[in-house]
Amino acid sequence: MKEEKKNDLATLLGYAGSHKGLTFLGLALSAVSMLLSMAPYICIWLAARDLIAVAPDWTQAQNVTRYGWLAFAFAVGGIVLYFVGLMCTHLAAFRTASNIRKQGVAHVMKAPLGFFDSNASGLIRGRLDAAAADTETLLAHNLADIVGTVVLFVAMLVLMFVFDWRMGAACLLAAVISVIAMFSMMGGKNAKLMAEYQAAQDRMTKAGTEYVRGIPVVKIFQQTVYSFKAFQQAIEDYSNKAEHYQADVCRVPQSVNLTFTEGAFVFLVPVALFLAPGALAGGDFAGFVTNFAFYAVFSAIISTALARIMFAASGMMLAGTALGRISQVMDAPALEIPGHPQVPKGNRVEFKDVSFTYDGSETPALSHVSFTAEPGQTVALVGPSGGGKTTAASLIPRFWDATSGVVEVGGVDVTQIDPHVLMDQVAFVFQNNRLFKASILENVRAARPEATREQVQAALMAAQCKDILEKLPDGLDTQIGSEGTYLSGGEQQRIALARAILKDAPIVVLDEATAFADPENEVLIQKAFATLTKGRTVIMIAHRLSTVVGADTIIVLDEGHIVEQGTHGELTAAGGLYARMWTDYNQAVQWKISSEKEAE
Ligand SMILES: Nc1ncnc2c1ncn2[C@@H]1O[C@H](COP(=O)(O)OP(=O)(O)OP(=O)(O)O)[C@@H](O)[C@H]1O
Repeated sequence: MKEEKKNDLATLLGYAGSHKGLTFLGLALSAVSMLLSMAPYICIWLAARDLIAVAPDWTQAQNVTRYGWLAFAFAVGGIVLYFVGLMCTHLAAFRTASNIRKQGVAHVMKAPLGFFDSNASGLIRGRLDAAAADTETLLAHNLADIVGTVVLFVAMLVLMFVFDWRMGAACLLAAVISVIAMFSMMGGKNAKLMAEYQAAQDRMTKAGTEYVRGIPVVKIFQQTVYSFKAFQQAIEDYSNKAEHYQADVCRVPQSVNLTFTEGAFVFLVPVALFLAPGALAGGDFAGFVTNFAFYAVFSAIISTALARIMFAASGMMLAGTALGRISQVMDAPALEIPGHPQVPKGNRVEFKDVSFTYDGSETPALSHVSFTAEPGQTVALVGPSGGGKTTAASLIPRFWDATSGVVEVGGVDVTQIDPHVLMDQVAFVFQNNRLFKASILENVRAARPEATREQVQAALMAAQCKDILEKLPDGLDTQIGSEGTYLSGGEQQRIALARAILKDAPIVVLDEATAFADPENEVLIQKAFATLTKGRTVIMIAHRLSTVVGADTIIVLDEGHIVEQGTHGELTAAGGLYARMWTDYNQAVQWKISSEKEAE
């Protein structure tokens, strides 16, 4: 366990780079400042010794003022060093947090695009932000406090036994009882109760979130009372657990803990009374009284030290949490970059016995898939939902890499092509193509940064976006997502198509789904598709069979296998799965037309 913590910390410090030394300097200064903060107690002891030695003629005590100034100087020196130390740890912590962000982003940039399907960019950013914030708190504050606490604790133990070990032991006894009482609340059968109490707290938080999330549904279905019930139950369960834990578990130990933390001197007085006769007989009663004065004052520091230990323990847990978050980002798979990239010759796309299984899945999404799209040809992927169409299309721009077999572009294995070259060669339009919160111009130009305004305009026209530009207040320069400028799903898809048209790549991979387009948009999208695919090699995921009739080859995928392939005519004649799908499709279209007529 200890070893693990050490490694966590070492790993985190690894991100500090050249600022690592600054962290250590800050920690050292914090340790020295703790030692300095102890020195005033010794000065008090020295002053008390001088005063008692000359009592009752106090004016004879000549060094008392000096000790007073010394105590002041040590206290101020301690505070100054502490602040300088904190400055060092803060500087190092900011750099470390910024390095974590930079390295995290740099690593994520190397991840295959498919990684972002299962890890939304907001989630990745959230993890990086939280890890950086945790690290910042840990390195800037907690670590300095932990080091300071260790030094404070050791120095406290030494000082406790230096002047009179019996009175020191009396002070320590109170501290030990206080710590035992504190741990008794967390250990044994109480640990189970504490876990239950924390679980109830989590349930309450979740129920609260669910309740707030579900408000729209609740309003639609008029179920206010019913939905609130779960949340209310979670609150009641939590409050019962909290009450039980506080009343039955914490009351006694917490009272003991507080009593002995704040009253560390409770054993000191009886011990001093017990020792007084001996000291009197021994002849050094003045020394005895001086020591008593020291321990009476010094016992105040014990509660500070104990409180610090508790905070230090919770601070250490941060290291583990921060590291866990960082590794969630850093464990993202990296896309392998070929050492000696090959240049694709032509625009042929070929799958050679390709199989693919998603991480964590047992059944392959694609099994031994082979097909070819000759330059300029259109290959349509059709089949039942979950058949593997999207997966197959995703392997071409390397969203993922095939588990076995080879995907070739221009006769070269895609994993052997420089990713930038591959991206230049392939344009893809998937259903979830996102638009940025930027102007339409910038959104389209993302495909080709050097494109002129006129070229962007032409691409938008080719993608049938004329009506969109006309209705937007600033035309091409309208910011999407700002001041109520929102585009419908179909409109967004047309902008994404303009982007692909501007890219002018010889190979196009596209998902023709027009699920969220109204009939008007749909006609325009089909026209944009036609422009985009003209004269290019096209791999198209087709959901509506009417669009694949003219395809050069239709690949029918079912449960990851190619069950049939051929032209529309060949497949309908074969009477297999495709023929059945075609019959079903026509019946659905007929049904739709007749129901629309009836409605008229
Ligand atoms: N990111 C993922 N992680 C794990 N399994 C996945 C992932 N994406 C898809 N799958 C699984 O892989 C199989 C093929 O899915 P795929 O999306 O390629 O099918 P599809 O033919 O495109 O389906 P649809 O027509 O519904 O879009 C399915 O069983 C699906 O559950």
